Amino acid sequence: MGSGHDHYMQLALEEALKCTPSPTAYCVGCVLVVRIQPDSPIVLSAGYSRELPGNTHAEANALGKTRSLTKADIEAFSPTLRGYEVPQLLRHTDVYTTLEPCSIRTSGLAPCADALIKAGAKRCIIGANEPPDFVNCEGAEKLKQAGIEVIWLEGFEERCLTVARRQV
Ligand SMILES: Nc1nc(O)c(N)c(N[C@@H]2O[C@H](COP(=O)(O)O)[C@@H](O)[C@H]2O)n1
Repeated sequence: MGSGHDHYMQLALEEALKCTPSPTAYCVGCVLVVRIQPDSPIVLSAGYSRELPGNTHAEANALGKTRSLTKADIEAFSPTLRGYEVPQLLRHTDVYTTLEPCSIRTSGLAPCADALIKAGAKRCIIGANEPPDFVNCEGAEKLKQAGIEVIWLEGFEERCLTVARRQV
């Protein structure tokens, strides 16, 4: 059985396509996948840039949606998740994001890399590194230093960047 990374990155790309384009920001998609049982991954939530009100980022939106899950929501995903609370789930969660999580925000809001570290995410699978169009992003390095495994997924870079920069 493969890692399934391509499938979940494809879902993240579909999230990114839901973004309202902006000339001053990227269109990013994110999917959170919990692997309590490694062979039975479960999608906890997904998010995209500016989905929630304000200048919100994909990763933060997906995290926020996971934090809103009730015990009943969690059990409805699978009986194997019965009894798990969100903070525990997040420590077994893989983050699929079409663009490297931000380490600095021009708005001064909290960076996504910090939020993922605080949540204790297990791995971060990234479709493309952030080009230096807006800021010098060091999100992947920050995650690695905090002990989060970073996987640069091959074969997605061009698609992720095209979607990130789209203007229509
Ligand atoms: N990883 C990621 N996810 C998103 O949803 C994003 N919109 C971005 N954009 C990056 O965030 C920084 C800009 O910060 P502000 O939103 O202006 O505060 C900059 O690094 C963008 O490229 N990244």
